[in-house]
Amino acid sequence: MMILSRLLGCQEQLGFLHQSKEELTDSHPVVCNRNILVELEEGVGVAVMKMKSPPVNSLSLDFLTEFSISLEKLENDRGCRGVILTSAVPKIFSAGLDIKEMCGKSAEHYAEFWRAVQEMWLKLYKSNMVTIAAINGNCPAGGCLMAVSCDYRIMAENPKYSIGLNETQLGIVAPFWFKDTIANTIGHRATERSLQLGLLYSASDALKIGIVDELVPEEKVLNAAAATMSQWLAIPDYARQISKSMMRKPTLDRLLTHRESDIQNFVSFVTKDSIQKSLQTYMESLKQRKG
Ligand SMILES: CCCCC/C=C\C/C=C\C=C\CC(=O)SCCNC(=O)CCNC(=O)[C@H](O)C(C)(C)COP(=O)(O)OP(=O)(O)OC[C@H]1O[C@@H](n2cnc3c(N)ncnc32)[C@H](O)[C@@H]1OP(=O)(O)O
Repeated sequence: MMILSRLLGCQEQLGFLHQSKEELTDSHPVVCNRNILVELEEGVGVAVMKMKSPPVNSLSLDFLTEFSISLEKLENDRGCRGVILTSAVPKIFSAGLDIKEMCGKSAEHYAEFWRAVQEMWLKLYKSNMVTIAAINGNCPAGGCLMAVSCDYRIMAENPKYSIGLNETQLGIVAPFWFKDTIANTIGHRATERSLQLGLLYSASDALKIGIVDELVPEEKVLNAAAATMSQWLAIPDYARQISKSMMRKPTLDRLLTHRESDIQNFVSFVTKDSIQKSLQTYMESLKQRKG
């Protein structure tokens, strides 16, 4: 019930009611949501989802709810066959889960938050559409999870940007489905090293290890994503979708089977004093780094 009311509440915030005439053209209907801009190019059947939640596109409960609703709308739109996921915030793809959602809140809040994280991943990982991440900035932790849940990743070749699952550096543990998703991308051994050490890879190392598929100059990331999209869309949908599902279903089923216990694990993990302390210390270190 709480989730339903949040979804309904969010649908109003989503701004479907606030679209101006300038934002709606025949060829590029744009939906300006609070955290995500969705632009559907109808003739081509491709939507661009631009995350725009400054300063760092952190994945808050509101953001995740909006993301899942937006993706579901595209999924149900027969005119949309592909999605390019990118960022409208300079230098940042996404800073991952919003740490503020995991600090000093109630057990009920943590459970609701974690369900929204699961939902985002389930929707993205099982999408029937072709999904391409156009990674135009830093991409740690939950940001990396989003990217590796797509079918293909193109990253800006900027030495300042990094990508990876750095959870252990915060004193927390990537859950099994984060681990499965990255292992499906880079293999078991590379995942073991990557997860234990909480490695963040430079763009060039990310290409070498296979977290990303291609590097291009920053200003070409979106064009390169569009070019790759047209190659993938040249394959008949039905055959491609069944192949995707064959590869991903066991991983999806594992979370679906253990969804409630995964939420309980998260809540009991994150409510530990030691974990709260680690997260608070990490947040403070982020603030101090600035100064
Ligand atoms: C055994 C059982 C296991 C069960 C499972 C249990 C647990 C699993 C739990 C959790 C899994 C979590 C996955 C995650 O995603 S955790 C999030 C990890 N993210 C990070 O480590 C990234 C942190 N951020 C950065 O490194 C930098 O901010 C970044 C490189 C992205 C950008 O740098 P920049 O210099 O541009 O910006 P900053 O000045 O650092 O930040 C601006 C502003 O934003 C705040 N902020 C940054 N990241 C986050 C975040 N993830 N959440 C919330 N807030 C964030 C930062 O503090 C600054 O705020 P302010 O000082 O301006 O107020």
